[in-house]
Amino acid sequence: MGCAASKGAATASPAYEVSSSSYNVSGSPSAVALSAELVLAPGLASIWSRPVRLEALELGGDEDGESGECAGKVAATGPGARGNSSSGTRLGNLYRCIEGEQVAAGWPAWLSAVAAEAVQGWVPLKAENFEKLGKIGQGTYSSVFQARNLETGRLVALKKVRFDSVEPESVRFMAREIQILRRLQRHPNVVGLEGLITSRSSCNIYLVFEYVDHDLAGLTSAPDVTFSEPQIKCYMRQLLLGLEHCHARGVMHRDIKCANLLVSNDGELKVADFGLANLFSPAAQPLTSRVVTLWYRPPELLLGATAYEPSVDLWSAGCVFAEMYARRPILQGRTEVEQIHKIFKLCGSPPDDYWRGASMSHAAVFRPQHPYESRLRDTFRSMPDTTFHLLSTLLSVEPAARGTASSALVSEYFRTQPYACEPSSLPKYAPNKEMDAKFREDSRRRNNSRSHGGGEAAKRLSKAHKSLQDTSAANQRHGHVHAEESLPRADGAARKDGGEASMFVDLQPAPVISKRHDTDAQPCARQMSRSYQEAPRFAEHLPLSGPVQLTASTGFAWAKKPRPDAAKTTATTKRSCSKGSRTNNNGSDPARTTTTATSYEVEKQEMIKQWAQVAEAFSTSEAYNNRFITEPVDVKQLKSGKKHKAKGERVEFSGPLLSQSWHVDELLQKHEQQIRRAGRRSWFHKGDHTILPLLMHTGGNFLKLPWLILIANAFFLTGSKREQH
Ligand SMILES: Nc1ncnc2c1ncn2[C@@H]1O[C@H](COP(=O)(O)OP(=O)(O)OP(=O)(O)O)[C@@H](O)[C@H]1O
Repeated sequence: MGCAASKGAATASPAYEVSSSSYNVSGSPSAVALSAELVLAPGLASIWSRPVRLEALELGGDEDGESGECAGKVAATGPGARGNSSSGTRLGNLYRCIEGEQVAAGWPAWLSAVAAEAVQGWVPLKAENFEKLGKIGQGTYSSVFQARNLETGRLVALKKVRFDSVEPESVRFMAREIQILRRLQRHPNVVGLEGLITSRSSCNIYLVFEYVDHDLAGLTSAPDVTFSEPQIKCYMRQLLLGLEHCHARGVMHRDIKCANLLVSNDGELKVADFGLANLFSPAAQPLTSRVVTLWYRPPELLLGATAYEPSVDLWSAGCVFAEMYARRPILQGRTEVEQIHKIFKLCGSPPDDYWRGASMSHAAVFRPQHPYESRLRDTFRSMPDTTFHLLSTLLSVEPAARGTASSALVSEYFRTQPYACEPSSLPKYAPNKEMDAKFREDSRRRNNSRSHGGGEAAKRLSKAHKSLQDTSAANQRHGHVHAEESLPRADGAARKDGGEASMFVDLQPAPVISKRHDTDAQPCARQMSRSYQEAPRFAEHLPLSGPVQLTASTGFAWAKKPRPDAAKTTATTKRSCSKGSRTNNNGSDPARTTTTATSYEVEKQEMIKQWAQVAEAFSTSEAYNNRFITEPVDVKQLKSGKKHKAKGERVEFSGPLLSQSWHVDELLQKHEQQIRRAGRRSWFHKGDHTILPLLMHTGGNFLKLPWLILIANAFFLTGSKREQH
């Protein structure tokens, strides 16, 4: 057994081969085999060999860390005690020892205690090696920042995931994203995870990703970005390649949407955000149906399916495909009820036998009284046949009809002209993200409400605007200009966006934005693209940095010569290692130590193999998952700085509605009524804030009261009108 560092510096080789053939709809590769490969893959070590050396030195690893303190501990409680102790105790001890090893390496105890497998073989990166530049993304579960690695100069994205470090389920849920990302490294169409920043004393963790300039949500909604057919084909091809890779590795993404598809300046599309991803296998335990952002959620999940396959991602891919033509999400339901209704109206309702065989909890509730015909062709009426064929396949209400990512990749669509362009030939855009899109949407609303005289709403939005501008300014300081600085172009004429692509679509017209901004925007946009070209592109020409990747057989290199601050290791470490340390210091028989350390290694490998059965571990996270309903992020709420809400808390009415056995039409009617009522309530509420202080201000002067009542009425009437609007 040698030092982790020395092993880490093995010859470079790709971590994974992309295998497209191993996935088919009915079967999936063995999760166990895949996971074992994940944890043990020696190739990974080589990719990040440089930091391995650095970190291992700092942590006091030595070349022959064979007789580490924990090895002694195993000698005492592991194999040596084999005859007397139950295998459960032995495993427990072993687990604690690995845990101790990880804590000594710098991982916090709360993480090692419940999700040691997620960080096995890695060493945390240090916060002080990164300079935070500005916020670039805000998700429901996380905030994403742009940062610079001070050692390499490379830009990275730091994702700070929200979780509760004292709640094991919450930690496991967060760790699942890490584990799945590690399983999927390294593929050109999957975002690269470069490491994790945390420390023993920290309750936080940052996922360090390669920095990618754009996401598809930002690009599709940018007024000055147009997509040509070859370009859409190029993005679709890359999305399907990324999905093919995930599915071949046994992973369903379960949150495919434009905001989670990053696009690099070299035109590479990368699937990101594996926070809701999970493994699939035929014998899997029931899965939660409360995944996938509502607008991209397939019908079977809306109907409550708990046994489903990667075809859920293909539905979402279909939504993304259509969105690239339509330039906005095509199915924008506000609740699950409305979402399924919109799906049936666009894609048609499924045939009778679908409902007969369905084992979906809400199927009876959602089954429409009258079948709906598909309107997909009318909606995308001028779309070429081959394009439409792929779109309608992906947007099949029946999951089995969607095919697979591999079958989509060999469809006629990709074999007919115009062919997909090369990623490198794609235009270079100004940085453009979902956040920019939200900003544009906010300013559009702000302008709308200004023109409607809505004072309060406008004030709230301008607060949000200001916070975004602060971030934007920070980005600009670092040579990056936010697209949000280009005000929306957007009257009908100016927005000839989409060019040939958008004319296929017959959806509702895009909201019109005041012409005043159009004139403002032009010089601003020009300036933006100029400064962007001038801005340095840090990501290129710089060496790859990476997390500290250690081989599975790390031994006790860290434990033997702990860093000075390692003296303060947690109780767990002390518990695990103190005995062993005594054994060694007392000069125990080296031969015996070597034997026991070897058996420790054998047992540890066994343990790691067990970890490989992540599917089982993930099923608990699945229950945790169930607490969330994924809905489009309420950006106002997030910006208001309130404690984050679980996805979907906005959907006030879907819960109670689902529990009653009404048919969909009645449900929709009821639902509409509730929304109207809520709207009215909120107006009364606003009235309270505005009118009551006024009333109090009269100081009981009842002569003024009739006037106030008149004002209140006028106010309420304006509110009702706006609500109708
Ligand atoms: N590697 C990256 N490089 C650049 N930007 C990124 C990167 N990763 C994420 N982002 C930005 O941050 C946003 C949010 O990230 P992500 O989707 O991973 O978080 P999340 O909390 O899971 O979001 P959501 O709740 O919307 O699914 C993305 O839409 C993207 O704009």
